[in-house]
Parts: sequence; C-alpha cells; structure tokens
Amino acid sequence: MGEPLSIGIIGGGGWLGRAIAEAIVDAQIVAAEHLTLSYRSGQPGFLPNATWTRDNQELADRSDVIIVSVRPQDWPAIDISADGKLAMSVMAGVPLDQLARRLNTERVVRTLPNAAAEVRNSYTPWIGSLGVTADDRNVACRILEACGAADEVESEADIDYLTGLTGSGPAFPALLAAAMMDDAIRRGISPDIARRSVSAVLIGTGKLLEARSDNPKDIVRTFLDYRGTTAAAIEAMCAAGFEAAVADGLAAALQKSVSMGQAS
Ligand SMILES: NC(=O)C1=CN([C@@H]2O[C@H](COP(=O)(O)OP(=O)(O)OC[C@H]3O[C@@H](n4cnc5c(N)ncnc54)[C@H](OP(=O)(O)O)[C@@H]3O)[C@@H](O)[C@H]2O)C=CC1
Ligand SMILES: O=C(O)[C@@H]1CCC=N1
Repeated sequence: MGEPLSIGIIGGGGWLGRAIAEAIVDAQIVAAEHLTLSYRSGQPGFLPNATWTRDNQELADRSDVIIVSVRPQDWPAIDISADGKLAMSVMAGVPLDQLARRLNTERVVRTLPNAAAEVRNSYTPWIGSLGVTADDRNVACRILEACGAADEVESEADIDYLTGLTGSGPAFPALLAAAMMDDAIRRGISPDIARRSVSAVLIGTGKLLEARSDNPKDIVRTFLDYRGTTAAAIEAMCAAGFEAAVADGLAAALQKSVSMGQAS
C-alpha cells in the first residue's frame, strides 16, 4: 500500500471548504491528521486534529492535493506554487488555464459543488486540464463524490452554465421557500408551521422527483389536468412570468460566471 493521501484546503474554514473537509474525512478519503486547512482571520474550532495554518505555501508543501476554496475576489491574493501537484478549484468563474498558470501546475481540476455539500447532497460538475492523469481523475472523483453526485463535463462552457444552474441552484428553491413562507405568514399561518410545512413540501418533492423517472414537465402536466387548485396556482404563476423569470435568472448567472473569470 502507498503513502496515505494528504489533502490541503485553502479557505478550509469557509462554508464550502468546511463541507468538503468534513465530507472527505467522514468518507475516509483522508485522515484528519493528513488534512491541512488554511484560514485568514481566526482559526475555526472544527476538525481539531487537522493541521491549521495561515500559510498557504506551507499547506501546498504538505499536501498531495491542493483544493482552492476562497471567494473569487480573494483569489488574486493567493500566491503559491503547487509545484506540479494536483490542484482543484471550487471557485466560480476561474478558468483552467489561469489556475494552471497561477498555481504552477499542469494538473488542474475545475469544479463547482453547491451548498448542499454540507449535507453530502451536492451536485458537482467538473473538468480536468490536459495534464490531469487517470489517478488524478480517480482522486478528484472520490473527493467530489464524498460531497454528493458528480459528473465530468465536456467543456468549460458547461461549467460556466452549470455554475448558475447547479452551483447557485440551492438558492432557487430557497427563494421559492422564502416566498411561500412569507405568503403563509401574511395569511396568518404561524411561522413555525409555515417553516415546517414549506420545508416538507420541498424535501418531499425532491424525493418524488428522484424516485420517479418522468420528466418534471409531465408531472406538472398531470397536476394541470386536474383543473383544480394546483392548475389555478400554476397558471397564475406562469401568467406572472415564472418561467421567464427563471430563464432571466439563469442567463444573469451565466453572464456573471463568465465575467468573474475575465476579471480574476
Ligand atoms: N457557498 C456556495 O454555495 C458555493 C461556493 N462556491 C465557491 O466556493 C468558494 C468559497 O465559497 P464559500 O465557502 O461559500 O465562501 P466563504 O466566505 O464561506 O469561505 C471562504 C474562506 O476563505 C478564507 N480565505 C480568504 N482568503 C484566504 C487566504 N488568503 N488564506 C486562507 N483562507 C482565506 C476566508 O477566511 P475569512 O473568513 O477569515 O475571511 C473564508 O473562510 C468561492 O470561490 C465560491 O465561488 C462554489 C459553489 C457553491
Ligand atoms: O454565488 C456564487 O458566486 C457562488 C458560486 C455558486 C454559488 N455560490
């Protein structure tokens, strides 16, 4: 058996960095003792057996795999050499060629998990640079699958689009949930019941969509065919521009993803 894998996460104290760190330790991809996490302000209290540092070059030197998980606006300040090792980025917008150049390695994987990584239910598209080896692909897959489902995609343009669709994705059902809760509370339902009921609807629908093979469009059609309360609601929502609002939102996310890459 070879040496145990060592992994470093730059920005490991953040929302996504923490989710990935805890997921890969839980999945036994890395032992906490072989994990290095970096922070900028104060050292977070989780994973006390990991090595915590403010020195990102020390993290890179200690690690076989380096994951960059800082916000894109903090990326220009990351000045390290990965020295040819496998580097992975979860940053929105930052393209492979820039990652390779700035991190000094040809072995780069660009990924875009989502916030549901925190509960191991991310959907994560990823793409590797030409220098990524079969072993690197295997390691990247294991890390990403510890956080949920992952798919390798064909082009960086796919990542740019999926950044909005799935990277930002959890925000959209959350937006719907917030609107439904606000409406319920406005109509006199208690905040507790509003929260429990709306959460149950979203979770239940997620499970229903997962369990059934029908296209969601067909499920909507079945609801419409009742000509009852659901049809009344769906028709009013669509007349108010629901589908156009979703398309506009996804177009804005795509544009932002591309412009963030150009700016970084
Ligand atoms: N959250 C999400 O839903 C998703 C996020 N992403 C991407 O993941 C990345 C991280 O996002 P997220 O975790 O949400 O953001 P957070 O702000 O929660 O985490 C970023 C972390 O990076 C730390 N940091 C910043 N600069 C440095 C540095 N020089 N050295 C060490 N640590 C540093 C910050 O520390 P401090 O707090 O001290 O400033 C912070 O803890 C972003 O690029 C984002 O595009 C991608 C998909 C989904
Ligand atoms: O909003 C953002 O820019 C990041 C990327 C996807 C989700 N959060």
